[in-house]
Amino acid sequence: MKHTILITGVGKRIGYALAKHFIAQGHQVIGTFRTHYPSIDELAELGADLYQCDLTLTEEINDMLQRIVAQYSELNCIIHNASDWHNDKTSNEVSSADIMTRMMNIHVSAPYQINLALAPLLTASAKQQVGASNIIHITDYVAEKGSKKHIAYAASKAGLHNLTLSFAAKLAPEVKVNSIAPAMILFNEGDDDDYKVKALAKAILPVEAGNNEMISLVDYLTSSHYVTGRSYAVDGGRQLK
Ligand SMILES: NC(=O)C1=CN([C@@H]2O[C@H](COP(=O)(O)OP(=O)(O)OC[C@H]3O[C@@H](n4cnc5c(N)ncnc54)[C@H](OP(=O)(O)O)[C@@H]3O)[C@@H](O)[C@H]2O)C=CC1
Ligand SMILES: Nc1nc2c(c(=O)[nH]1)N=C([C@H](O)[C@@H](O)CO)CN2
Repeated sequence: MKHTILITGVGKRIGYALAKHFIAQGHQVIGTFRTHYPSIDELAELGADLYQCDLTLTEEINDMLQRIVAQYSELNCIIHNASDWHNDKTSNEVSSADIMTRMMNIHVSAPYQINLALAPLLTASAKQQVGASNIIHITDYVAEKGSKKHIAYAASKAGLHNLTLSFAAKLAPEVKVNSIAPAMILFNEGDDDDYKVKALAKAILPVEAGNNEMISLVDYLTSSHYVTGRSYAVDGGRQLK
């Protein structure tokens, strides 16, 4: 059955890999992006419906949501992937308050607004299909552990998981809501060897997991009929180190 799936942050890396995966499976992908990379044109060519939206700006979120609600009569899944991995370093231009506001806006406020606006579509679609609709919040291992260098980021990801608990209770049984809490999935360009050695050493499975770890878990959660309100760690056993 062809599903309609909204993914935030499809321009690169995990969001882009998820979009390509679902397009290849024959589903309709709705993707949000901030920066217009060549990948956006590629996804459009493949049939994705793309919305440029800075998820820290309420007016852009509202405009995108109005367009989606006007255009779509069904929605089967939302994956909140978009994220800004901001550290706590302040500057003359950026205060600690600015950092916390930015982290909460993209990781908590935007998913909150999107879920509330699109919940009726998810719920109605569940009644037309076998199984529930799904929301997946991509959080982070540090949501449960904290982080010395990304305090605001970690707190916002903890808030994002709390949305999982609230929306799972609110939207059941038509909509399942779960978190995925990754750790070392993909290095960033510019990560030097010293950083990579230290990052890998944090887990008892010292590997860069790769996009397929995320794709496989998303496929499991969206095919489940009995999992909701939970967080699934993809972290190489970091908690045992
Ligand atoms: N990569 C990893 O090892 C880990 C990833 N995660 C989580 O997995 C998810 C995907 O990770 P990854 O692919 O590495 O993420 P990236 O940081 O590489 O990309 C995140 C995406 O979010 C978009 N984005 C950032 N800020 C905004 C904004 N204000 N408005 C709209 N879009 C925005 C980016 O757009 P743009 O290109 O314009 O910046 C980008 O497309 C994230 O939620 C992340 O926190 C958690 C732990 C580990
Ligand atoms: N939005 C992002 N969040 C995170 C990223 C990233 O690249 N973008 N990367 C990490 C690290 O891989 C970290 O998990 C290594 O320990 C965390 N979050």
